[in-house]
This record gives sequence, C-alpha cells and structure tokens, in this order.
Amino acid sequence: MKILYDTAMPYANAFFSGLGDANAFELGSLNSEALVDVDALFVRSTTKVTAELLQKANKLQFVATATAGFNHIDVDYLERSGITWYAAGGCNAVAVAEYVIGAILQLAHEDNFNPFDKKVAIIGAGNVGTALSQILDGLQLNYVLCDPPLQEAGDRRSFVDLTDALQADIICLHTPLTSKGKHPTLHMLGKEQLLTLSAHQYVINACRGEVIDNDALLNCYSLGQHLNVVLDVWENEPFINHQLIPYVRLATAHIAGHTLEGKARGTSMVYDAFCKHLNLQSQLKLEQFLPRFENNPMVNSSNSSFNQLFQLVKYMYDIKKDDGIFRARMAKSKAFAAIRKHYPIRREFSAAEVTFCTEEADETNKKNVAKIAASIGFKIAN
Ligand SMILES: NC(=O)C1=CN([C@@H]2O[C@H](COP(=O)(O)OP(=O)(O)OC[C@H]3O[C@@H](n4cnc5c(N)ncnc54)[C@H](O)[C@@H]3O)[C@@H](O)[C@H]2O)C=CC1
Ligand SMILES: O=C(O)C(=O)[C@H](O)COP(=O)(O)O
Repeated sequence: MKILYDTAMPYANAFFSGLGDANAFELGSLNSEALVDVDALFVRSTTKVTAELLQKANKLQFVATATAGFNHIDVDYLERSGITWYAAGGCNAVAVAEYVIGAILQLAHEDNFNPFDKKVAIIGAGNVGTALSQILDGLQLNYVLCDPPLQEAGDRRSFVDLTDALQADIICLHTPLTSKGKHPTLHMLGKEQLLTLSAHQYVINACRGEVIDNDALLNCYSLGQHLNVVLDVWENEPFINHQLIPYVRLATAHIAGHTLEGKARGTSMVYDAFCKHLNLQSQLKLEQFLPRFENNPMVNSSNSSFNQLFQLVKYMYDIKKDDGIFRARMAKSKAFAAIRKHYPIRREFSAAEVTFCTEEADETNKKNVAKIAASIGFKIAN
C-alpha cells in the first residue's frame, strides 16, 4: 500500500506509517509522475487535485484532504474515476471561530465599541458557523444565521435571508466556495452588496477569498467608500492583489484554521476515514499526540469584564500580531505562501487553564468572567 501525504499534515508519519509505505511530499513538488503506483493521496488545500495531476495515477483508490474546504479537489473527476474521496469537515471549525472572536474583540478595542451591543450575522451555519454561534452564545453576543441550503433542508434553527444578514453590525462569512447550484457563493459579496454597507459595519471573511469580489472591493475603496473588512482569505491565493492590503482593517494569510489542534485533527480525521475505507479499526487517537500547553494565562480580575476577556483571547490568539507580520512581509515580497508555511504553533482556548488574580472586592467579577471564559472553551484553575 503506497501512501503520499503533504508534509504540512502534523503527525502524518505517525498516523500513516502503520498502514503502508507512507511518504511525504513538499508543497508545490507533487507531479503526475509521483502518483504512479500510489494507492492513497492525502493533501491540504494548497494542492490542486485535478484530472491532469492524476493522469498517471494507475492505482489510486482514495484521496483525502485534511481540510474543511474541498474546492481544490475535482470531485466530479474522482467520482467518475471510481476513486473514493474525503474532506475533514469540521476539523478546524473551533480554530476559525476563535480567529473571528479575536478579530471582533480587537476591532471593538480599536474602535471603542461595545461588542455586547452589536448584532453579528453568521453567513454559512455549518461546522464553522455553528462553532462561532456557540462562542457567541457563551459571550452573550446577539447573532442571526443565514444559510438557505440548511434552511431548505429543514434545519430547525431560525434563519434570515442574505439581505437581512447584510444589515448586521458584524458580518461573518463561513460558506464553502461554490459556483454552481441554487445558492452559489462565488462573489456573493459583489459590487451591489458592498455598496449597501456602511462605515459602521464590519465584514470578516475567513472562508474563501472568492466569496468577496476583490476587484469590486478595491473599486469601492478607490472611490472613497469606508468599509471595515477583515480578510484572512483572498482571491487568487497565494498571488493576491497587494493593492487591497492597506485598506483592509486586519489582514492575515489564510491562517484562521491553523491551530495545532485544527491541523492535527485534520490528519486524524483523514486517518479514521482511510481506516474505514480499508475496513480496519482505527488504532491511533489525536489525544496521543497533542502536547500539553505549558504557558497558561493569568488574568487580573480588577479589570473590566471586556478587558479581561480581550486579554485572555489575545493571549491565546493575537490577530494584531499576525496582521503586523503580514503587512511587513507582504510589503517586501510575495510572501503569502511562506508566511503560511512557517506559521508558528497556535493553540485553541481549550488547551489553556486560566488563573485569575483576584482581590476580595473583585470576587463577583471574577466569577462572572470565569463563567464566560469556561463557556467559550477555557479550563479554569481552582
Ligand atoms: N480560513 C480558513 O483557514 C478556513 C476556511 N474554511 C472555509 O470555510 C468554509 C466553511 O467551513 P465549514 O463550516 O467547515 O463547512 P460546512 O460545509 O460545515 O458549512 C458551510 C455552510 O455554508 C452553507 N452555505 C452554502 N452556500 C451558502 C450560501 N449561498 N449562503 C449561505 N450559506 C451557504 C452550507 O449550507 C453549510 O451549512 C469551508 O468550505 C472552507 O472554504 C474552513 C476552515 C478553515
Ligand atoms: O480547512 C480549510 O478549508 C482551510 O482553509 C485550511 O485551514 C487551509 O489550510 P491549508 O491546507 O491551506 O494549510
């Protein structure tokens, strides 16, 4: 059994070497020759799995991506060719939701608004959208959901349409990239939609760059429209339009899902799916591999509730730092792919145990913040 996997899949050798002759490929190095006699191919979103790449894949029976999105895979071709495929939907849902919360609290801090008074719209209420809604529930922030496919399929949550969603204060995009079907998302926010937005609203795109028409966005900015947009994803990655960067409020290199947990869960879900395909019992579990988080956060309970939560979230994920690195490196070169490749280890809230430094007078405040922190995933020290 010959297995090829992307080197960017954490713990892949440990997971796959017991299942066959497992070898890694480096980003950008895969070609059709390398797929001769390969039985299983495991990728991340940076490898386009096309008919052309697979033209010499004489033995391929299973293709999997250790990512939620699968628009980089020609699934029609795989299905026509009798090749089983799998995408690790949900592997990094919590990571993206934590990125979005990091962005909202950072913007609230910079623009001096109270996030608890704002309404969030979650467009795309699947794995990521649901993980985000759970954190918003924990923080007691108001939100609406917009997901016509789920609504039509009978999902019992309550939904609004796109026009209503675009009136929310903070609009978060969590759809797949699709260009066919009844509800395509390609350029879902085009010129017409962007022109309806006001200077008091915020748009956060952490799904796929092409869901916002980037040329239309640049045009709005060039014409003087004030738009608060956070972009983790861009059209035409990694060769994005640099002209957009100075206008964007927070800019990152498609790393919203890049927690250690999110990436490693992708590997482990691919392993489980492949074992199932082979009719084998999975032997390995993600928990065997994840290291303990050593630098647990401490929070001062004499600060306001907002500041304590902001401090805590920023300790685990500082979006402003990623934004600074992005701007500095992108100013000098086409560093998009390199920033992603060398992204430092980031952990999810659930890895950390929080200690509160509390004077007696702050005890009630501490209890309130600790309850909220626990409800968004943190462990609380006794
Ligand atoms: N920035 C990053 O690092 C990451 C980006 N992603 C992207 O986010 C996307 C969503 O991820 P998941 O939640 O795991 O996928 P999912 O498939 O669980 O959820 C997507 C939801 O979007 C809905 N949807 C589809 N078309 C829609 C439309 N026109 N309007 C509103 N909703 C629509 C679907 O019904 C579904 O419920 C992925 O497809 C991927 O492209 C995912 C993880 C990490
Ligand atoms: O899961 C997805 O979908 C994503 O967008 C991933 O976070 C992308 O990560 P890479 O595969 O590009 O490292």
